[in-house]
Amino acid sequence: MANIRFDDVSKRYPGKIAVDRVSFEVPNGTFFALLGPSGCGKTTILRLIAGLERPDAGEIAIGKKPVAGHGRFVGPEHRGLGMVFQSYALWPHMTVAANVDFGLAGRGLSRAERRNRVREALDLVGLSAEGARRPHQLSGGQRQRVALARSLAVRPGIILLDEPLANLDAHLRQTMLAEFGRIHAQARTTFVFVTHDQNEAMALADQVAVMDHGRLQQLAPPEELFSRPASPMVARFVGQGRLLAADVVASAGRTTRIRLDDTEFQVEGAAPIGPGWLCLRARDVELAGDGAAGERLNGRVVASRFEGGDHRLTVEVGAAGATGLVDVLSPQRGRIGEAVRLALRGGWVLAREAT
Ligand SMILES: Nc1ncnc2c1ncn2[C@@H]1O[C@H](COP(=O)(O)OP(=O)(O)OP(=O)(O)O)[C@@H](O)[C@H]1O
Repeated sequence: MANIRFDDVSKRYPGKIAVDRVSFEVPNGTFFALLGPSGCGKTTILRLIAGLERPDAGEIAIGKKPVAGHGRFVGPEHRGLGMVFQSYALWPHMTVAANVDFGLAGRGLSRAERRNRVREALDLVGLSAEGARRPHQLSGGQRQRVALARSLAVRPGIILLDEPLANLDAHLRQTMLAEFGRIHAQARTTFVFVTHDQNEAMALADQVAVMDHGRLQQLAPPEELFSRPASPMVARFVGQGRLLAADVVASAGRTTRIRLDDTEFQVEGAAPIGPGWLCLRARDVELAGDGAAGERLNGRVVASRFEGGDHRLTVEVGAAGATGLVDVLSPQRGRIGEAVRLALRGGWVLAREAT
């Protein structure tokens, strides 16, 4: 069952279209990430789901219930949602347990039921031993888990998370990524997670919606976004993809033949014959020895930096007027200006008009 449905939803601010005819469905229990650069409209989508904004056009449904559109509007308090923000929004004078309990006030629950839910939520986030502490006695990651526990205690159908890891240092963020994954699997609630960090989105989400300039560029599982980007923007934004202008000379099913710098290559893709983009990640390219057989791309090293145990060389390929950059990993540092030959091990071809 779809837990959230957007049907052709648009939202304008004066002089700006923040969300532009966006449609998607989020099935129940999904970990759904909204990913994109600053200003692409992802927070506005989260606020539209929450009922903190009204759409100008289109319809939004939560569960089977329309909540916005066609003159209808259900307020945030009646949407059955929990929200977790970047700032933890905890009461400093209350204990951890009281902060979690606070969200349960006014819901007609007995004291025993409230105590039970607080215990269960703190258990779920791994903080059962910290109930009597106050927020200032906790680390940033623990405070964020209290905020999550406060949302979980209400047992909402959907939890909205607005860049919840943004205030944490890199190490803590890694730990919290694993924690969020575990908590989602146990809670079996739909999580909608806003982030501009592709690694966070790719690590956690079942489905990732990539946004750009208010438009939904692609909605797909992380593996598909990475290996079969639907647009040049997705190709560049996800996995540091590089794009080279190429001509598609033959296309059948998932296989294309492209011409690049006077050489033909066979590469996966779904582009018709005509102008195309070849999308390459570092893992799609290999430095080729002089003697080895097969088609090669000639280029010159323009930059080299040490990254993740390898040297990432940026190589300029192509002839004058039609050059492009490609990254390749090498065990050795690259010399700027050095001539290299590259072999393709993968890649993905897109039609060039798909901008
Ligand atoms: N209340 C508002 N009034 C006017 N313009 C707004 C308002 N809220 C957002 N915008 C604009 O709408 C666009 C989308 O904003 P939104 O906050 O959804 O983007 P975002 O992708 O979440 O960005 P960020 O990662 O920087 O938060 C931006 O250009 C923003 O400046």
